Amino acid sequence: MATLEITGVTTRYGKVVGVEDLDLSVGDGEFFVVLGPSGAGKTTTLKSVAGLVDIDAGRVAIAGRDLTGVEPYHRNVAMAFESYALYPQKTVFENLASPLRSGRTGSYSKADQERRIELVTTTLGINHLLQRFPRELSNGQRQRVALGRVLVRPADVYLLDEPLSHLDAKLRAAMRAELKQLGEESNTTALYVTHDYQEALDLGERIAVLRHGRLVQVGTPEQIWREPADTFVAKALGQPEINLLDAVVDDGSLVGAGAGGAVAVPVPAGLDLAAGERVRLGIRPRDIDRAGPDDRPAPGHLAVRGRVHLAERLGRLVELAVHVGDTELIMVASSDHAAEEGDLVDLHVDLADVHVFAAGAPGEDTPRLGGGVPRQRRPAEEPATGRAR
Ligand SMILES: Nc1ncnc2c1ncn2[C@@H]1O[C@H](COP(=O)(O)OP(=O)(O)OP(=O)(O)O)[C@@H](O)[C@H]1O
Repeated sequence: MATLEITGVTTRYGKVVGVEDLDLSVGDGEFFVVLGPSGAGKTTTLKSVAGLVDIDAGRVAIAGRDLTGVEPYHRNVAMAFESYALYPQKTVFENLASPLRSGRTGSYSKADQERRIELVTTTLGINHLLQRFPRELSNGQRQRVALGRVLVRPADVYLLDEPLSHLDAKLRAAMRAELKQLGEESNTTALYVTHDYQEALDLGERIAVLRHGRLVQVGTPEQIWREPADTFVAKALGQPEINLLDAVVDDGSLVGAGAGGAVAVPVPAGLDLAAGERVRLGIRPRDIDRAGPDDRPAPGHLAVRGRVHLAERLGRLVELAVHVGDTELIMVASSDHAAEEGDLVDLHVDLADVHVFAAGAPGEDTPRLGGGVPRQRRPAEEPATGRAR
């Protein structure tokens, strides 16, 4: 295992930018996730480390060794792509053993080979398939065997490109837990690419968010979730997307949702905003609770009233679109708290879950100004004066 340093890396394909001026520093044994939408530069980041593309500027170093000019074969990285090749004429066991027999990373006794294969196949839940041929496997099993082929070989850094993409939701969740355990047990340095925010939050010790080839934010899952650098990161995390409401500073409050000010929250501590200044409030759908008609909001909570105009059932949950003032809030409720279209509903939100971003045009991403930080971490407790109208 080893550290990985990516410093000022720019990789272009002709005129198209893959990644630009990218800086990432991955610790020894760290499980580091790269998150971003399609085309953000995730795969290019991995290929730049593996030496599979020529970088135009910057440098990559593993364990302090500058890899400029080092052939992929000599970088001691193991890379797993979304689509994998297995030897069709070899059994699963032989497929897994072949990377250990190539001599590329030293020689392994038969007992060593078996021990490594046992560890990886148990983790990936494929040890009952060892004597089968690839043609006798499902796509998901094949993907797990191919991932096993990568993980079985000792490497300084593992580069994993959406390795769970072909698995169904249940297996993905199970595999995430197993991969996490494998990472923790074997102290693996891994750069793991995904466009799935849930996977990133579950797996990453830290997460880097990319957009258009540029780094937007690096942080722990907690930091990225609580203090997203801008509305792009906030929208990338969470499904349905975070609600964004225009608001204006008025007498120590951020007032939004129309002339009546149906949503009004105290300016979060530490935020210096002038009266009349425009901002955007961010409230995640899952942070909005449906309250009973007689429930008073708990201290430090915002209360708003609105009318349901759409209710869509999603299994045990219901997604509600609620008109509040002149705006719409999307929320997710359990079916027990579901409401019908046309119902008047009372909603409570912990003020600690209200994010504040700079104002911007519709569709424009703007930076975070404050908010979204749990009360115990805030410098001073602000008064709980969310207004209900
Ligand atoms: N071989 C190539 N030739 C030309 N342009 C490329 C090539 N590979 C990638 N690109 C471009 O580089 C940019 C980054 O692509 P990259 O594959 O790194 O994104 P990604 O985040 O991995 O996307 P996805 O999630 O769709 O795999 C995109 O604009 C893409 O079109």
